[in-house]
Amino acid sequence: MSATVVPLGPQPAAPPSLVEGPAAEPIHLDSYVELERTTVTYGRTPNVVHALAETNLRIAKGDFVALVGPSGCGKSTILKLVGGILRASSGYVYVAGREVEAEPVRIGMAFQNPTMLPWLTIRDNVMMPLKIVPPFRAEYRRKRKGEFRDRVEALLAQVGLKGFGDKHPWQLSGGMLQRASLCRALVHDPQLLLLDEPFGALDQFTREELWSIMQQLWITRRPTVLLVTHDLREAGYLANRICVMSARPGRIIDDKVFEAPRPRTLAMTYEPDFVAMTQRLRELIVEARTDEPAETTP
Ligand SMILES: Nc1ncnc2c1ncn2[C@@H]1O[C@H](COP(=O)(O)OP(=O)(O)OP(=O)(O)O)[C@@H](O)[C@H]1O
Repeated sequence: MSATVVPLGPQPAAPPSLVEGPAAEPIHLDSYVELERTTVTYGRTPNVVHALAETNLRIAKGDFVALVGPSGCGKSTILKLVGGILRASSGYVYVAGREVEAEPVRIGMAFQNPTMLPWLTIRDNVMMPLKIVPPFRAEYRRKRKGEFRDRVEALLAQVGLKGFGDKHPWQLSGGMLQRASLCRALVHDPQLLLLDEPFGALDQFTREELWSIMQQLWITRRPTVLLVTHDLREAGYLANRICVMSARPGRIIDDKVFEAPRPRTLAMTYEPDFVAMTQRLRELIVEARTDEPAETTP
């Protein structure tokens, strides 16, 4: 994910479908996350980048959706929109029934680079969202040595990091740091989990181990998850629905539910149905890449 975000273009007016309701009552209830005719353009003339073409996407509460597609097609851009980090150039983004950010939603995020604060222990890094995010932050001082500490220890144990809470980030391997990063993304019980290639930098064995941990965490906590990945096996192992994007400016060109029983196993990913599914996704992406427009879009 790029760090700098420069959205361009007029900010959308209030959507016609959004009628003001009582403050606590969500009014766009069809789905938990929704993109409606959303576009994103970065930069300013003459360096304009049309990242996202008009895109519609609906995600039900508690679902696990994977976004796949050619490099640079706008996957992370969608994640940023849903996380409220980036505003749409046109169209609308709804989360929990309201325009994004209008409704306080606890969001957990994990990226390819875990970016832990080096001067803090793993425990304190994982505890960070409890210090920042309401309603936890009001109780942080009182509970950080008791209830919150127990919560972190339980999560660390669940991902195989029991006993590592006192270590500093530099004392852990890449795979261990990514486990800790998943704990940090989940410690405040997020309703929405945004994952941007969180296992991308890991070796295959560690990655597969973390798929299993991620699946278990989703089964027990059921947050709504949006996962960006280049790994089609990973998408199939973890997600209930896989959306394929076109080359930039991206839009969703294929959107299929992938029904396989839970918990899924690695062995399942070598079964003929699974292999056929990933092969189909691969073909769609190869096709999308060859349809890629010229570097500068008008
Ligand atoms: N802040 C920015 N300013 C200008 N262009 C940007 C910015 N952020 C992203 N882009 C461009 O927008 C397009 C979409 O970027 P995005 O990061 O969403 O793609 P992606 O599908 O996640 O890519 P990848 O799979 O390679 O991580 C890319 O061409 C990228 O170079």
